Amino acid sequence: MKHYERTREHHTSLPWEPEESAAIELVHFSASYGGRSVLHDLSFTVPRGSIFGLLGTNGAGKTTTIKTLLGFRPPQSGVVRVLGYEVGRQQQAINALVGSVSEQSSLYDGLTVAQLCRLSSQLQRRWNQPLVQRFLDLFALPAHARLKTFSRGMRSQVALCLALGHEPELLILDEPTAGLDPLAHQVVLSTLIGEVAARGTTIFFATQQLAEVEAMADQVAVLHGGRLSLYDEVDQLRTREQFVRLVYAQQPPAEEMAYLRGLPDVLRVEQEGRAVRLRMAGEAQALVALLQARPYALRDHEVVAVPLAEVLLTALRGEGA
Ligand SMILES: Nc1ncnc2c1ncn2[C@@H]1O[C@H](COP(=O)(O)OP(=O)(O)OP(=O)(O)O)[C@@H](O)[C@H]1O
Repeated sequence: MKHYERTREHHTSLPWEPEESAAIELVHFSASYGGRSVLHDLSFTVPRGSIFGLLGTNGAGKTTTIKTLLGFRPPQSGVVRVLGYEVGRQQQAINALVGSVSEQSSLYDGLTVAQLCRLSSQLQRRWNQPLVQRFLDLFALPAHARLKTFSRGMRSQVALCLALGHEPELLILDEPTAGLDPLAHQVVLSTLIGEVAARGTTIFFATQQLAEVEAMADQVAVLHGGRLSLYDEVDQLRTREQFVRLVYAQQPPAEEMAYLRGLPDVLRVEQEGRAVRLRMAGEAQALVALLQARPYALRDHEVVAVPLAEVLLTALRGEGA
């Protein structure tokens, strides 16, 4: 039986039904600094076993969310639960089950990697040194060099190896590939997907990189100005929106353009002479059939899925559909 199942405290008067399958649950969570509100009413769920990307531009609120999950900042309002425990109130239980790499990671410059491993093993309830060594070898990190001789990217790799040492149920990473060269970046991504997630560990990572979400995540939440502008499964997002290119026999009149703009699933309309490009949510065939029955003859049409990167960029701009 897992540790958290043995030690779970039961609450009789929760304001909502906790999701047993959730690794992380945010319910109407808001945060502020000195009275300035920076995260507004966030609600989303990270399923156990998923790789979940939290995407946002500079200052969107990613680190503040992660600080809250790690127990460094209490939520101003709402409830935040990690592996079924409430942050702040049951933080010890959370800390025993979560590994993290964030700006809070305290790395000791004067110590060697081997000394850091010994120290970490004493602080943790359990420690899998062969596993840590395997990851250190994967990153080709020298065990007997002092941390102060390491680059920023190497330090991130050490922090990741140490975070994995106590075999966490959940790994929380704040920009896990920041400062890494393209080769190290690739090793970290393939390690996280191929080794860590494959062991059943839930991975929650904050990033500014679209490509990282595309390569790693199976779920994504996008923050814009401290608000949730998108939250969905990545596979859903790959097919969720379509570009429809219509070529009319003659330039469509203003009346037809107004009709297109008024259609419920149509998100954007651009016209250039006889050609019209629609961006729409959902499946396009029914819409095309509808337009073919209109009095304005269509010469041609083409449907392509809106690329995932474009869907994410739209959400980053706060223009979520
Ligand atoms: N210690 C602090 N005191 C006051 N305001 C803060 C503090 N830390 C962050 N903020 C503000 O909170 C907002 C969210 O910041 P946060 O660091 O969470 O964003 P982020 O998405 O992680 O950004 P980045 O990608 O640039 O690291 C920003 O407006 C920032 O100015």
